Amino acid sequence: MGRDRFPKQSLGSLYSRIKQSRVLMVGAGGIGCELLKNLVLTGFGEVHIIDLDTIDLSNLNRQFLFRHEHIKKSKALVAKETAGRFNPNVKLEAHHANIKDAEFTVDWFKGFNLVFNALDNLDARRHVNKMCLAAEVPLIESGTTGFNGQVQVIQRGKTECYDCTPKQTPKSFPVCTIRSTPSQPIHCIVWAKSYLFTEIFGTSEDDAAEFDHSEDAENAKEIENLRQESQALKAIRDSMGSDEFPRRVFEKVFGDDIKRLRSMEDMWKSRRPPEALDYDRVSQSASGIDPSISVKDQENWNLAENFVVFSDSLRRLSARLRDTQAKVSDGDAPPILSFDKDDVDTLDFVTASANLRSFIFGIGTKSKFDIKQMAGNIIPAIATTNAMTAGLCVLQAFHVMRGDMEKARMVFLTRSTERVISGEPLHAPNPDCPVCGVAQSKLVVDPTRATLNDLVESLLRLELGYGEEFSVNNEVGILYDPDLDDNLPKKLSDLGIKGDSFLTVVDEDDDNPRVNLVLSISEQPLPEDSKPVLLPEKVEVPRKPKAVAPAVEPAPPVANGVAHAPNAADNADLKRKRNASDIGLEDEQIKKRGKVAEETSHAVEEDLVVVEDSGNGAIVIDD
Ligand SMILES: Nc1ncnc2c1ncn2[C@@H]1O[C@H](COP(=O)(O)OP(=O)(O)OP(=O)(O)O)[C@@H](O)[C@H]1O
Ligand SMILES: [Zn+2]
Repeated sequence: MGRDRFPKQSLGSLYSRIKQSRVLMVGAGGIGCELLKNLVLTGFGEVHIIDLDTIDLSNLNRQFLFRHEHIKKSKALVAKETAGRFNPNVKLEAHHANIKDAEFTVDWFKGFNLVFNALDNLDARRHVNKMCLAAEVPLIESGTTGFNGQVQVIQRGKTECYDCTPKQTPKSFPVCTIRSTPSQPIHCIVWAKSYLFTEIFGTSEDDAAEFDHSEDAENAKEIENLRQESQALKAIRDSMGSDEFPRRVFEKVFGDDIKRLRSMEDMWKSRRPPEALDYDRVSQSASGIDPSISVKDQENWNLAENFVVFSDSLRRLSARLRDTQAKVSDGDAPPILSFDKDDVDTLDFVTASANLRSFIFGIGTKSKFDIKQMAGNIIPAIATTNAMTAGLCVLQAFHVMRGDMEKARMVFLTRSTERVISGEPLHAPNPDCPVCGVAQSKLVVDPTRATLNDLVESLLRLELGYGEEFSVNNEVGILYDPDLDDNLPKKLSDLGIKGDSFLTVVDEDDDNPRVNLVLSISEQPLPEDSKPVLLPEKVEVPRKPKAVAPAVEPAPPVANGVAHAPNAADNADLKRKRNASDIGLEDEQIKKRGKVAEETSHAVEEDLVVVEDSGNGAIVIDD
């Protein structure tokens, strides 16, 4: 029986189109493995797989294309190898790379009929969204968190794009709650991970992304005290490796700092005051306890046990940092350690430190297992949710391949007793979206000749009819506006504008301005007798709609890029699942004053304010 028989029977004429199609799958993790299997078995002609990561032991429970012997190998390459055997008629191509790498240009995206996102972070999702809009390739976006999943079909000009609705970002905490007045285990965990750990083994407190500095001004005096405390801790850090080091750290953070806090009587009028710990007393009670207690990760350790794990993990980490320091050569940045939920030493340290602080503030302690989930901000990934979501991606892909966008849906997967899968029609693009509510065009520039003046005067003013008031921006900031003409004589290449850079032209005319124009740059030598910048196709830049656009629905909270199903009340516990790279990428943005700068080609839109999630999920914060 032919391999094609059943897909042919169920898909009819669509099958030959699928067989001839070339698709891209970004991310070969939980959803990606399931999706690749579906794409290959359905018979998509050519599938490109891209993933930057290697296989980890913790992936094996659900990423079924990978086996133990594949650990540390490229996800993209192994996924290709394994899935290739399911259907030899499909051509597979693997890229072990970051989708944001410069080689994956708009033209490269144009080579696909369809793109699937199977990613785990906003940054990469936004990038693919932008590239697919520029390349005019339809995108099937997907994400899961625990039992919840979502699939969104995105097509330029026809549907909302990924950035048409603002996305919620990870939680940050007021500094004073974490440093002075914790009331929940999570506050102590964040203190241990983002303050104590980073002060001793990493960079300074100011760099911790989980701190929200927006209330600092109201607590200026306490903030100053806290700064001095951090400075004093830095001085202790210099004695790392000495026998006295654990005692000095302990006495400082669990003794002296607590006594100072307690002396601020106003702070404790309506709260239980903290009780400092005495090093000698606690260490005496801990004599005879073996540090191997730390393997009991489901138990709540008592004070003495936490003390033992604290001292032992501090010793292990100090030795590790000093070893690394000994290996660095002059001129290298000083080495640091970073918290990683899967790194036992760092997890032991954070668990014990958080629990010791919980004893001080009379807060319940947590097991190492629980703290791993909380500090890693983890919601367990569920293989079945990934599998169902990947199936829904392919069903939506069929509508897109048929050109039947009327039938395409935004699909939600929820743990509901009524309907597990629900869908809603796709929304029209948000006219105010900073990413897709714009005109887009390619701009060919001759890198040896093109200046900013060529773009501003001969192309924008003369050819497209822009008036006096407009600005030209790149991702870094403003390159030109009527008050900033210094850059006009400079070559675009000297201004850092290269192939696949994006420029945004913002019309600032008071009267009937145009929508923003996003230009994606393509470098190529042009004949001497032609202009050094040109638009390969005619561009219409429509005027902004006059009436205020219909109010956008409130921002759907996002979990791992998944918005809530509008009808799923019990869905309120969605939380973002983050991995280390994810935290790095997004927290960079949160650092900006507790706000999130929109990651778009449009550099001048206002920042989005972080909406705080008050769900009842893995981490509950009451503010
Ligand atoms: N910029 C990027 N370019 C290419 N691949 C990416 C990029 N960002 C993330 N990915 C990949 O997307 C995949 C997402 O899969 P998934 O959500 O299952 O995460 P995971 O890292 O495999 O598992 P977990 O986070 O649960 O430990 C990962 O394999 C990750 O490497
Ligand atoms: Zn949009």
